[in-house]
Amino acid sequence: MSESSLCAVRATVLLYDDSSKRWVPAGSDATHVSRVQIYHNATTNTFRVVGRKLQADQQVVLNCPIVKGMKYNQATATFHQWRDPKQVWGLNFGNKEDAALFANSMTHALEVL
Ligand SMILES: CC(=O)N[C@@H](Cc1ccccc1Cl)C(=O)N1CC[C@@H]2C=C[C@H]3CC[C@@H](C(=O)N4CC[C@@H]5C=C[C@H]6CC[C@@H](C(=O)O)N6C(=O)[C@H]54)N3C(=O)[C@H]21
Repeated sequence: MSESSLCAVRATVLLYDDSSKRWVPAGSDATHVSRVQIYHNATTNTFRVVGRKLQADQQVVLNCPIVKGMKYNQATATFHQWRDPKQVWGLNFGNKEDAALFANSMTHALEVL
């Protein structure tokens, strides 16, 4: 399946844990920073967000389709979040520029879906 990457930024991938009412880092261990990308499959015109840990094993900690009509909430200049059927994902960006770059690609995807 041919997919092209629309953007790649560093961010901490978080999940909101309803039971403990806390944001928890996605993936297994403490080091949080991941490379987060938005991939586009031109054949099916679908998009997804993929996050891989930056450290050696490149654990996939986020792999979420971008669904038409999804609400992308820019809670702050460096923290954005969205809901999927099961959970709420949060991205804590290192800086406003990366956040804006990612939001740009996400907004584009949501516009063309
Ligand atoms: C209608 C609806 O679903 N509403 C959602 C949002 C939404 C709207 C529209 C479409 C999709 C979505 Cl997703 C919703 O309200 N949700 C989603 C779950 C989230 C949980 C907690 C409370 C606590 C307060 C707020 C929060 O998270 N906020 C404030 C900025 C703040 C910034 C950084 C992140 C970093 C980790 C944590 C922290 O600082 O320690 N943190 C924060 O603490 C961050 N909030 C939310 O934000 C809550």
